[in-house]
Amino acid sequence: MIVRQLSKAKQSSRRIVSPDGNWESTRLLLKDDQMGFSFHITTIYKGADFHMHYQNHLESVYCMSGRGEVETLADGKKYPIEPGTIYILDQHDEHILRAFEEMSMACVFNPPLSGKEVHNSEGAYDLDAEKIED
Ligand SMILES: CC(=O)NCC[C@H](N)C(=O)O
Repeated sequence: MIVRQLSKAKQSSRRIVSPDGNWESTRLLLKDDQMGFSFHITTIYKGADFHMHYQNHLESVYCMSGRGEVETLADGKKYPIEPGTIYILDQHDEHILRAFEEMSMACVFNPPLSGKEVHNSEGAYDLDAEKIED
């Protein structure tokens, strides 16, 4: 069994701060753990308004606190996000995420992230990203 603490992980290389200033993510479970998915606790900073398109991954995002919205670009639909909302990008959906307040999210990725991924120019994560050194 593997046991980790968020407070401890936040003080390690598991915490990634996005260079675009929109979010930070502490990656509690990664590819090397061989579970077939990765699990992250992500903070989306207040006022963030940014594009993502996970062409290489499926992602589920559960809101634990804060408020915002997600817009799917294919149809222009906007979905409110509040505590208890989960959005599931089952179609590799191109989307925009907006945080009206700071939001705390639990995120699951399949395939799992290696550790150091940040968004490329298309809003995706590359499949050959560097792994973290614990
Ligand atoms: C909700 C979302 O996709 N935020 C970007 C960060 C991502 N959750 C991650 O942990 O890499």
